[in-house]
Amino acid sequence: MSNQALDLALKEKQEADENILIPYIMAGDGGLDILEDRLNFLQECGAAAVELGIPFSDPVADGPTIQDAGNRALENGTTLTSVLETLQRFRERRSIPVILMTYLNPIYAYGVENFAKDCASAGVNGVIIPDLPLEEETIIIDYLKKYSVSCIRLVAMTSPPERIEKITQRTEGFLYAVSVTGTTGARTTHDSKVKTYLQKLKKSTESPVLAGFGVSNSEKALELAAACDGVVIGSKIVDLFNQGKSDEIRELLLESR
Ligand SMILES: O=P(O)(O)OC[C@@H](O)[C@@H](O)c1c[nH]c2ccccc12
Repeated sequence: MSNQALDLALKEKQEADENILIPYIMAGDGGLDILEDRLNFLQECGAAAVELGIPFSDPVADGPTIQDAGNRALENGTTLTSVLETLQRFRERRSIPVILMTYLNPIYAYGVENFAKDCASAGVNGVIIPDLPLEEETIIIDYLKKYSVSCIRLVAMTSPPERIEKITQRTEGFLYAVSVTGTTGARTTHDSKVKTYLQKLKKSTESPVLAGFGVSNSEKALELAAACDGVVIGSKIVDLFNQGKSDEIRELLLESR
C-alpha cells in the first residue's frame, strides 16, 4: 500500500492551491545531529516533504554539488544505518514526510527486507531508487508494499512511450519527472520541450507530477510547476545549506509556492 501520510501531505498543498515543493538534502552533510533541525526548518518554509539522500561512493546520477555533499557526509561516517537510527530517534516529533533517495547497492548491503522494515519503523514515507529498473522491481517492491513505504518512480524525457505508461501507472506518492537529460545540478535553461512533456505526463497519471533536476531559482520553479504539480529542488538547497544561507532557502521556497 502507498504511504498515506505522504499522499495526504501532497494533497494538502494542492488543496491550498500551492505548488508541491520537495527540497532534497544529503543526510549527514553537516552531521546527522542537525538533521532534525533541517527537516523542521524546511517544513516551516512550506516544503511538502523532504527527499533525503543517503551518501554513496558511486552516485551515477548525481552532479558535482551533490557528489561533494555525499563525500562530506561519507567523511563524517554517515551510513544508511546511522541515518535510519537518527530518523527513528525523533520519529514521534516529526510530521514532515521523508523520502529516502538511495542507490540499490546500500540497500543490498543492508538487506532488502530489513531495509523496508526499518524504513517503516523510522517513519520513512517513501523511497526513490534511481538505479532500480522497472524490470527488477520485484526484488523489493513487495516488501515496500508490506510496510507501506511508497516507491516513487522516475521518468526521463528520453523514456519510450510504452515505458512511460508503465511507470506512470505504477508510481506511488508522486511521479518524478526528470526534466533534463544528464545528471543533477543547478542550471539556468531547460529544453523547450519540457513543458509539453510535463503536461502530457499529468494527463497520464492520477498521482501528482513533480519536475526535478536543474531547478535553481523561483522563476524556474514557478515556470515548471505551472505545467505540472510542483518541483524537487536539490543542488541549490544543498549548496545554500553548505554556505549557511538558510535565509535564501526560505526565500526560494516561499517564492516558489
Ligand atoms: O540537484 P537538482 O538538479 O536540483 O535535482 C534534484 C536532485 O538533486 C535530487 O532529486 C536527486 C539527487 N540525487 C538523485 C539521483 C537520482 C534522482 C534524483 C536525485
